Amino acid sequence: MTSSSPITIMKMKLNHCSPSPPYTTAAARRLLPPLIGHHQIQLRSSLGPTLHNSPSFSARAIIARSASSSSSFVITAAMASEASVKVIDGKKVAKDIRDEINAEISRMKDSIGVVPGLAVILVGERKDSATYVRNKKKACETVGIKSYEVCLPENSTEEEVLKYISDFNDDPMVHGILVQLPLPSHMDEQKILNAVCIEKDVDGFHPLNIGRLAMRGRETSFVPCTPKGCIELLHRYNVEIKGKRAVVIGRSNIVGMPAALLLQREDATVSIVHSRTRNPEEITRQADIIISAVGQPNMVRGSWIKPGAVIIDVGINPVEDATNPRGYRLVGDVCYEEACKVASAITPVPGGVGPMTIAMLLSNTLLSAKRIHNFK
Ligand SMILES: Nc1nc2c(c(=O)[nH]1)N[C@@H](CN(C=O)c1ccc(C(=O)N[C@@H](CCC(=O)O)C(=O)O)cc1)CN2
Repeated sequence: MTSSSPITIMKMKLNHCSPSPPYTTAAARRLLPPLIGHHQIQLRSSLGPTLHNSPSFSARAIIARSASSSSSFVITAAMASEASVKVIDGKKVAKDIRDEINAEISRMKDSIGVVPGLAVILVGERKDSATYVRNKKKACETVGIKSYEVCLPENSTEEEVLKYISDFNDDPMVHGILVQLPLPSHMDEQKILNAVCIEKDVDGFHPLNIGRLAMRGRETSFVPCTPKGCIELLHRYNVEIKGKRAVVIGRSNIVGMPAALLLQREDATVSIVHSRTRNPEEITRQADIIISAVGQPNMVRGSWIKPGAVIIDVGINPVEDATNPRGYRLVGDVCYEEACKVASAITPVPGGVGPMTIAMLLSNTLLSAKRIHNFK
């Protein structure tokens, strides 16, 4: 998840996708580091596969120049007026998944008397991390998972964290362990994540779990929650992945890289756009499916999007907003207003991928308890 700290709220005009720095394409190049509502989303469905080039529409075409872009792109009048983008409702899907998990946990408890347990370790005083941990605890309560929480001060040592991990590794009541990221800078993240035993690695961050994801023919163990949530949204909205072109923007270990691996496992043809990619806009425009996870507010403009593409926006970026009681609001990596005019489906921010991250954590914890107790 590309969630910046609210401390680093971007200064941005209220007019959504303002082209002011750092939202220019040049800056972007530097910075790029079961069925819902019976809607079948066909890629390019609302616009038709050849609409973009169709002579019957070209006469009505208007040329719109992206404020951030040097290249022009064509929005047909049909797109502007007729395109009805489907909003992929992550909040609703997450709720459905929690209900399914709740039912499954009741079945397990009734048959073998086991209650899944999740241990969460939080180090430091980051407000956003504390909120995520609190939300994870609440979500556990709603589905019947027992949560164990350890909150350590910022100046804790690696050894203290490792000791808790070791205790949870040995505790039969605990089926899943997660260490909330980011960790304080004095800690070796790799060393700490490697200490979680792979059978309880419900975050899926252990290199052995990532390795399995990358290898053809290997069954995955635990899939990292945010990318798993992205794919789950595509499945539940019946978006076909097989044979489609997908672009993942960002190559982080916790979202971009595993998302690309997952799409590849689903037989998409995958490109990864990153901080050293030349012409990110041109490459992204070829995609039927875009997953963006860079943490740059509104970086992906309408001109980056192929008509009819499906967009999964992982970015959760706070931008200054004096009209909001919090003083900021959250926006994605994708300029929502522009994207809605071109895409066939899109996740909103907030309410898209974010809630799915926690739903997938619950799903992985249930999966772990089932595996450990051989419960089918
Ligand atoms: N150990 C981990 N650390 C982190 C992970 C992770 O998967 N495992 N991901 C992120 C943070 N994260 C969960 O930990 C997370 C981020 C955002 C949301 C969410 O529901 N966001 C809401 C908006 C919330 C708001 O209003 O502030 C949304 O998008 O609708 C859930 C979980 C980094 N660390």
